[in-house]
Amino acid sequence: MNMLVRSSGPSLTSDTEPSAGAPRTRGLLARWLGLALETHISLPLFALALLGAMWFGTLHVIESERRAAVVATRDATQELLDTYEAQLARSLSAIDQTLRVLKYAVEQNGPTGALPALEAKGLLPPGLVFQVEISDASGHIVASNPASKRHDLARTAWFEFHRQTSDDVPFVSLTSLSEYSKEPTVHFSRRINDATGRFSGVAVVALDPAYFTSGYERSRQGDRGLLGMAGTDGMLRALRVGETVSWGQRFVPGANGGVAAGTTARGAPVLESEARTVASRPMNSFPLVAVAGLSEAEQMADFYQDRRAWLLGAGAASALLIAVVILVSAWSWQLAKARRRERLAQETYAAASEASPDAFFVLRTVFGPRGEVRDFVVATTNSRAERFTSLTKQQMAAKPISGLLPPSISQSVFDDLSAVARDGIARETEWQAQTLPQPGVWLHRQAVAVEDGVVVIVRDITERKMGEQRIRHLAHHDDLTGLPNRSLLRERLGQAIVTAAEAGRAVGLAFIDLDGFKLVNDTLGHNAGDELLKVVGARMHRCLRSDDTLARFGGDEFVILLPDLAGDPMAIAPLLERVREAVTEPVLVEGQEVQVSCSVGVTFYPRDGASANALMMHADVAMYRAKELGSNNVQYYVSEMNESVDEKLVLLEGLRAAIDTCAEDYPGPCQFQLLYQPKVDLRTNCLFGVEALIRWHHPEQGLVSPLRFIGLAEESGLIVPIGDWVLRTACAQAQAWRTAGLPPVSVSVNVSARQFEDKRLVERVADALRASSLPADGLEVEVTESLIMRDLGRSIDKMRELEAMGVALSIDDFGTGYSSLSALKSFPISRLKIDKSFVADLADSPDDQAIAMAVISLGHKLDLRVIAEGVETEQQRDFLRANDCDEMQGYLFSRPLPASDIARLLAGSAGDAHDPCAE
Ligand SMILES: Nc1nc2c(ncn2[C@@H]2O[C@H](COP(=O)(O)O[C@H]3[C@@H](O)[C@H](n4cnc5c(=O)[nH]c(N)nc54)O[C@@H]3COP(=O)(O)O)[C@@H](O)[C@H]2O)c(=O)[nH]1
Repeated sequence: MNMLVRSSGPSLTSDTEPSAGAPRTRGLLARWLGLALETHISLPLFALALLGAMWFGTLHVIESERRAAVVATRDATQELLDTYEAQLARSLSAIDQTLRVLKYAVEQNGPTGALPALEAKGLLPPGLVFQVEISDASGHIVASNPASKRHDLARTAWFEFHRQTSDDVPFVSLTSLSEYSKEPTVHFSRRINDATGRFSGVAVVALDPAYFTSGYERSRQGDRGLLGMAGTDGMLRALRVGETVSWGQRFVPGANGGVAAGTTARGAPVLESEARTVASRPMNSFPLVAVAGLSEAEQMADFYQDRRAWLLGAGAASALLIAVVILVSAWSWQLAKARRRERLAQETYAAASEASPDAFFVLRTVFGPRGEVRDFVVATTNSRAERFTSLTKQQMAAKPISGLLPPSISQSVFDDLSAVARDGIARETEWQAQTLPQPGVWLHRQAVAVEDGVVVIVRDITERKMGEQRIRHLAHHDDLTGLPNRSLLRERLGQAIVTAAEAGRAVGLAFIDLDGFKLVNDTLGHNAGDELLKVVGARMHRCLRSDDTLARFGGDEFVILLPDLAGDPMAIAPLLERVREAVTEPVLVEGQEVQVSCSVGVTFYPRDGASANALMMHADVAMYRAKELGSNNVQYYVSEMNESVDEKLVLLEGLRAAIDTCAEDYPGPCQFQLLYQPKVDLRTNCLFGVEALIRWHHPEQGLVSPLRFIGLAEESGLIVPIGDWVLRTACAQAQAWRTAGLPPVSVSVNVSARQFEDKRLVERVADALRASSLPADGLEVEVTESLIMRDLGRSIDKMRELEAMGVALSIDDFGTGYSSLSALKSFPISRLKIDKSFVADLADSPDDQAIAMAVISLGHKLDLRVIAEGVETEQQRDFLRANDCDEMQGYLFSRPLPASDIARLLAGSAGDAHDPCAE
């Protein structure tokens, strides 16, 4: 409901919206823009940008810090190198000084006196740190301090170097394990010349390489920094990493051969395992390079920590942002979905309402100061509403309905809508328009409460109303004559009784049955019968006042209702007499003048009955009495007539109960029984068939003749279930005899008019045969001539269907009807039955003899078998036999017998080779 109110506004005014072309592109752009502005789309995009910026900033900061850390590390390395270089320079200077002093001492004091001379002057370096050695020109160590275990330097690289090189340049050996002390040692040496400048030996200072890295400061260089002293040959003489001192690795300095800050030494495992910033610098006094390095991991630890913090911070912020964006976007998406659904619903509603044949008015309630409904204002409408009101949507928009509605309905509509707005309960109303959209148009209004108003749907229901009127007319009127039918008469009779009861007046009811109508119908056909009914109906109608009702109940039954009779009700007698006379006047139908009369039964309210039912039943009784009295007269009901009605009612109830007793699951005995009357061949005396005849064992009245109840069953329609039972029982019995090994005889079953007209007759016959397994040619259906003539075409069709199944057909009571020879020729029958009324006086009545002979001859001409019924005497039989009648049935041979007696009869006659013949 809310949707209706909210949705209709923009949609229902679609005709004011821009149309095709450029505006459509603009609309599309706007739609895309709108979509982009949707939070669930814009927010993630914004968040993405934010994340990008944040990460860009973070990475930028990290990079800056990294660079700063690298620079700081490099600077620290340079500083370290500066310090180390100074230390190393001092150490090397001390060593070189010692070498020079040694050399000088040798030159002054000779090789052997040099050391004592130095010792004497206090210039001999402490033996704990420096091992000094002096060799002669052949490499023999001539002096050493402390005393050297070695005696010869001839094969050492430095001896060889100095022997070969006349220049006074120092030499630094590779670090090696001392042959004698097994301690790592690095040798510094200088050439000693004699006075003539010839090579006279070598002065050597040997010392532990750790000496050169003792300046390693853990607090400054960490655990993985390095200090090293490498030769210009690229071999490290001493290397300290943390607490570990080593030597002999190859060191490749930076590309420019100087300070190689930032380069990483990868010469040996100890160097390779760590990324370091390394710097080196050549020493002046010796062909050595001072190397200092700092571990990047240690030096940039702070940076790494900061970087982790930055990354963690940015990651956490990103995760938080993403989570928030996801939540908000999901929520926004849901909202957008809901909005989209709503919009779709709105569009659908708008499209539907535009396409609808109904007029839609969405009204907003206008409240007064005390909250009372004061008016309704049009919020929106559809195109149909424009046609209904002859106003455009714009003209109606925002207008109060009080100004739009015709004054004739303004108040009632307002009251109706107010009630809906107040109670929230939808209301529907139908009314006939006096002005808009057209006078006389039937309209249906449905008002439904919505959030802030009422939606009114107005539909043109004129066609439906007309249809209803037509249906009502058809339901209450007779098709043929257009007169009121039974149901309308009952209605009017009920009303007349109520009115009469209030006014203390009487009501007259006359049942009219045409005499001789059946004859006209049967002989001249249905069309003639219909024409007659119309003419007679019109004539009777002309005799009545406008307040009176003439109804047709079907067939040839008419009823006159005379309401509001004042004074002596018998005063209607002349009117009825006029009616009777009008009926008896000749009528020209199908070119023939025919004449019918009528039997009239009359009752009065309140004298003869207080209810419509009682009055109708009593009028019917009186009408039957008129018939019994020879037709063409008027009978007024008297209570004595009712006895036969009561009897009929009792019998009808009994019949209904009897049908129930024959249901398969009924525990007690079936009140109906079938007797079977044998049919014999007049020439051979063979029993070839039986006719099934029903009997009713009434629980109180004993055996009731079919003559008493078949007519009633026919009238009430009960003949259909009864006939069905007869069919099934007869078929089952015929098959039971066959199954018992008795000679096969066909069973014939009487089918009455109502049964024959039953749409399911053929189906019922087929069911009975199927259920019993009796072959179709074991069954014969007997129908009367008059029954076939009721609707010849349809009867023949049905007979053909039965014949096609293999079921035989015979015409019962032949001679009493009016079938023409040409009609008879078209019947798919196999047997004619001469009615017993012609057989009864066969011996004495030449007329009956003539009729019997004519029927026999006619039957034979049509190639039919002829059977005579009601044969009681031998004379009758002899006459029939003499006149070539084929078959007979009657008391002479046998009365109708129970099935067991027929079985005995069949068994007896079958004594010889199953021959069911008897004489
Ligand atoms: N639709 C159905 N009609 C049925 C059924 N069973 C019977 N009927 C019809 O009821 C009418 C009376 O029948 P019923 O009292 O059984 O009388 C039949 C015979 O008993 C009687 N009859 C036979 N032979 C003689 C005779 O020698 N003399 C004599 N006076 N009467 C005799 O004739 C009746 C058979 O008539 P018909 O059917 O015309 O062959 C009667 O009209 C039955 O048709 C039923 O199941 N369904």
